Amino acid sequence: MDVKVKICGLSKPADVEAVAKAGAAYAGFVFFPKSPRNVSVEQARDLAVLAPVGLAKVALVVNPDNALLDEICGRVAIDILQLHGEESPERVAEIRSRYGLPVMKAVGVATAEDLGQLPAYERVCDQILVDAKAPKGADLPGGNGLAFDWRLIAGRRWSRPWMLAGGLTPDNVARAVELTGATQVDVSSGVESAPGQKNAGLIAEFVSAAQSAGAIPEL
Ligand SMILES: O=C(O)c1ccccc1N[C@@H]1O[C@H](COP(=O)(O)O)[C@@H](O)[C@H]1O
Repeated sequence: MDVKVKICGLSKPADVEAVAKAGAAYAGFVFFPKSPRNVSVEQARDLAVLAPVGLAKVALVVNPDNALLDEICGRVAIDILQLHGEESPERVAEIRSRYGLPVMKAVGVATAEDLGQLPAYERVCDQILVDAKAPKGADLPGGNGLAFDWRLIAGRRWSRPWMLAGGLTPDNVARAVELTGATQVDVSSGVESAPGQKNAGLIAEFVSAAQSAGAIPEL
């Protein structure tokens, strides 16, 4: 199956190199000071130029104001904005129109009720990112290595491209793809040796496992 992979939370040149070498489609940079993966605008600018053609650079922001977005979009060669906070559909539409970049909106899921918010976001964004809902009081709205019950979205019809996230690892990504039908997956903590420390071996294993999902084993 042709599964596109996003590796999120890159902070070093070696991370970009590992992601490109593994054949991922997206490289994510986190602009959120509480995250162990947080990067400055300067760091992201220097990392983004290392990405080869074909590797899309994603800026992950959480309830961003225009000043932060102006700085990121003005100084970093970003291809996609990932909104990972409580941005309303109106704010998503405003950001999309103001910056002229594709917007991926993250929606946290824990129960079937959480799926009710999807249509409003599908109307205004370019892609939906379906992530596990962060526990109440968590420091991070994502990047917690938590999965949700994938059966909640199995067989769902989507009106936008979408990506599956939340607690994915090299060991469970193939099963997640097979169960949900996802053609795009996103991972952060599942390819780290410690919080914020990406591991090139795990990145390669993850991409290979995601891309082999659904493949019929050779006899
Ligand atoms: O990775 C982070 O530090 C992060 C911080 C704030 C919001 C989102 C964050 N990461 C995103 O969360 C999901 C799932 O991550 P994980 O694989 O469960 O660790 C993914 O979309 C990351 O882009």
